[in-house]
Amino acid sequence: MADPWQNAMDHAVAVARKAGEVVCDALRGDRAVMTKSSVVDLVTQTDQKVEQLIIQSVKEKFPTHRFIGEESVAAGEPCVLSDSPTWIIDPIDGTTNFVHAFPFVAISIGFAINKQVEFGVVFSCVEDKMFTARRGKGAFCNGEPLQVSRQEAVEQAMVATEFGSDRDADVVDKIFQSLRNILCLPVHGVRGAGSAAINMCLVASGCVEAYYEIGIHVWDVAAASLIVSEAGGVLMDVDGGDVDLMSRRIIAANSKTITERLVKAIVPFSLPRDDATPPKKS
Ligand SMILES: O=P(O)(O)O[C@H]1[C@H](O)[C@@H](O)[C@H](O)[C@H](O)[C@@H]1O
Ligand SMILES: [Mg+2]
Ligand SMILES: [Mg+2]
Repeated sequence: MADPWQNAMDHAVAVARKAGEVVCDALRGDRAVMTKSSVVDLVTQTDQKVEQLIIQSVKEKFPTHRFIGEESVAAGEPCVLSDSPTWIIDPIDGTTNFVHAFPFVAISIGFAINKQVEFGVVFSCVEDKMFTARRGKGAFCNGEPLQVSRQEAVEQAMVATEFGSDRDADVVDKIFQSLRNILCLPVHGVRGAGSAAINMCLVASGCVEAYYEIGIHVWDVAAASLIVSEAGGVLMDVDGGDVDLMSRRIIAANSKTITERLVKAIVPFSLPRDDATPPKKS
């Protein structure tokens, strides 16, 4: 049977590529920085412009579909995942990298129906890597199939994580405690690309065994969550429970064995859920 969402996925790939051109052009020019929830939570006009470009182009083709976009939510739109077809957009995942021209930035577009991600597209535009996954049909990078690493010994694993944009001393202490516990397992190394979506695509590609972070948002991880699971990976909450894309916490790994070792090492804490904040606009 023909895939009813092939058209939508093709559109997501095309618009992600177009958005990537805008981001790469902007990387060569001036990037005026503004702040959102804190002085280290950055946003630029390019984030806003790219999100509008994606939403407008999807609306023209799929006028009844809904959206959760990082910059729209920052502007007061609701962050609600209903059963309706919903596009979950991060126009630039890795804005801090973008501001510093650190060359790992991605356009992330997930598409969910009945609260389940049906396809995911992550375009790492400086690397020119287009990661895609369709539920039940595998994950790919530039058309080549992806497979997570088969390494099950945590002592021989590479783990990715980020420090996030919360500078509250108690939060930073917990982040460092987790990092210390993981380094002392020991693991081969800890890395961070500066983009949740790219870190998760590194898991899907078999370059790192796991990625975890507390503080991410649904738009950071929706698309890449499917890319990881379609590449054979595992998604879990940092406390070992089921992953919940609105909970701001995730482990994405190659195996249950490594995930469970990390669960024991991570100091979990909770943040307000993405779907808990009432919209500023009616
Ligand atoms: O705000 P953008 O879209 O750049 O996304 C976030 C990253 O993806 C996180 O992993 C990372 O830790 C940061 O929180 C960063 O803000
Ligand atoms: Mg992001
Ligand atoms: Mg972003």
